[in-house]
Amino acid sequence: MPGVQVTKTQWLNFGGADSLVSLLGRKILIVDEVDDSRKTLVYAVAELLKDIRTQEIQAGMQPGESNTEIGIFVVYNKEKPKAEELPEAIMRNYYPAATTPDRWLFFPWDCTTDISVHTELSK
Ligand SMILES: O=P(O)(O)OC[C@H]1O[C@H](OP(=O)(O)OP(=O)(O)O)[C@H](O)[C@@H]1O
Ligand SMILES: Nc1nc2[nH]cnc2c(=O)[nH]1
Repeated sequence: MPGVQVTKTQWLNFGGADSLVSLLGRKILIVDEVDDSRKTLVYAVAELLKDIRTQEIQAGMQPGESNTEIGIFVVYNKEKPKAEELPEAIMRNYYPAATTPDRWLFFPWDCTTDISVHTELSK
């Protein structure tokens, strides 16, 4: 059910001791199709920051010392009071392609029938 609770079902193996991918010093862009309550983005940023901190410790650095930057791109940002807020430093790199009123957006992949039915309905 949307807007209730974020559940982590998949994640990239960034933080693990066996990870081959270094996040340190990178500019990382999180991409999502819609920012609604903002809970998903806040959760994703928190998880990513945990991985960055883990790698910093593994590299013998202090937290934040790697100057790794996180940015966000969303196709739609719903203009509404958000349930959760992102850190200011991340909002400086927050890029919505479009801002929309607080309405439910119906994406092609939400379609339960054949995509051609969706195309007809959209005409
Ligand atoms: O700002 P929020 O209120 O958190 O909503 C935004 C999230 O909702 C949608 O995911 P959804 O929960 O439908 O999961 P899914 O994309 O994995 O189906 C969308 O992909 C965003 O990640
Ligand atoms: N499909 C869809 N998923 C969402 N998740 C949060 N808001 C929305 C929305 O407007 N449409």
